[in-house]
Amino acid sequence: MGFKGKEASSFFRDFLDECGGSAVIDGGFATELERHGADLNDQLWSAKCLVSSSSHLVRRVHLDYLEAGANIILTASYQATIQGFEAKGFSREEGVTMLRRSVEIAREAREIYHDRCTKDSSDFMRNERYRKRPILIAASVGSYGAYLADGSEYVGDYGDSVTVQTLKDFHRERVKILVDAGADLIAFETIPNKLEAQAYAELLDEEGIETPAWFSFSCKDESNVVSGDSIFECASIADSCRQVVAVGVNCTAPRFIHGLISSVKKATSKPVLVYPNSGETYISESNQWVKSSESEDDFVPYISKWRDAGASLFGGCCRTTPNTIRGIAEAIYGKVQDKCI
Ligand code: MET
Ligand SMILES: [Zn+2]
Repeated sequence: MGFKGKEASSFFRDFLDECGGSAVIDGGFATELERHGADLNDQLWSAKCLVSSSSHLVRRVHLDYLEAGANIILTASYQATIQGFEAKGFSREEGVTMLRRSVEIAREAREIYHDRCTKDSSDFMRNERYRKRPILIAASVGSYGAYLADGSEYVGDYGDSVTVQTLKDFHRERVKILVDAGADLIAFETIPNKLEAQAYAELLDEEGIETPAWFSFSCKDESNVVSGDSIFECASIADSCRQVVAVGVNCTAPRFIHGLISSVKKATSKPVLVYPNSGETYISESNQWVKSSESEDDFVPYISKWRDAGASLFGGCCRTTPNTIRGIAEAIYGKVQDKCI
């Protein structure tokens, strides 16, 4: 499925229709990489695995989420930036190659998955609706705060010296590379403040980017993103951007999601997406996630309530796994077979 020649919004509406109205996003990428043995204690975090010797792990994680029932898989580029790669001693060209590879590896995984499904359909994939579901590759773009690798994507305060222009200049090239590499969508995710949403909207316009995008914010309660800016104002910026086809929240505690869906819906009639984290809190000093008394272990039982509240795309973020995504897919598609092979 391609968006070329179609308006971004009608492309996405068709996709959601094909999914039956609701779609499944994948789950925690870094979490699953670590489960496969990757050591991500690094400034580049999950983007560290884009070096060629680890690309098999990235492909493996994409396949895990496809097998769990995802309609949309996010690339390993969340914390991948030319600036970040250069700071680690890679050349500019190597940085560009790794960004491109993030999209290519996801596309390879989709092909492998489709191939398996076709070959093994008669025995293993009896649920037609699930087997024939559309699958999109969303290029992940993490915030400037993610590049800083100091936890500021959960605080959202970049200081007075960082302006909309700083942020546009920071993101410009990587967004163009990801688009050129053939992503179906751009997932601007874990956006911590209004400033960065504004920068993304202007960037898409200035560069004449036609690839559909979503804006997803990380929030600290039912009505504010982590910086304290209101989700209503943030979602309003997304609403007025032509290329934005869905708006929502990610890497946010499950207990805030219901209220946030209502707040986002007040600002936009675009499809609403939610992919919460496990409800644990990230401690940047120790680089660890800790359970709080309010942590929720499993938000899958809420999916139908969130759907009733008006959301139409559901997945998981940090500390969620293919099990969560399988649960979501079953809530949406009915029983899913374990694997294609
Ligand atoms: C800190 S939010 C991270 C989002 C990214 N897509 C990931 O799952 O790794
Ligand atoms: Zn996350």
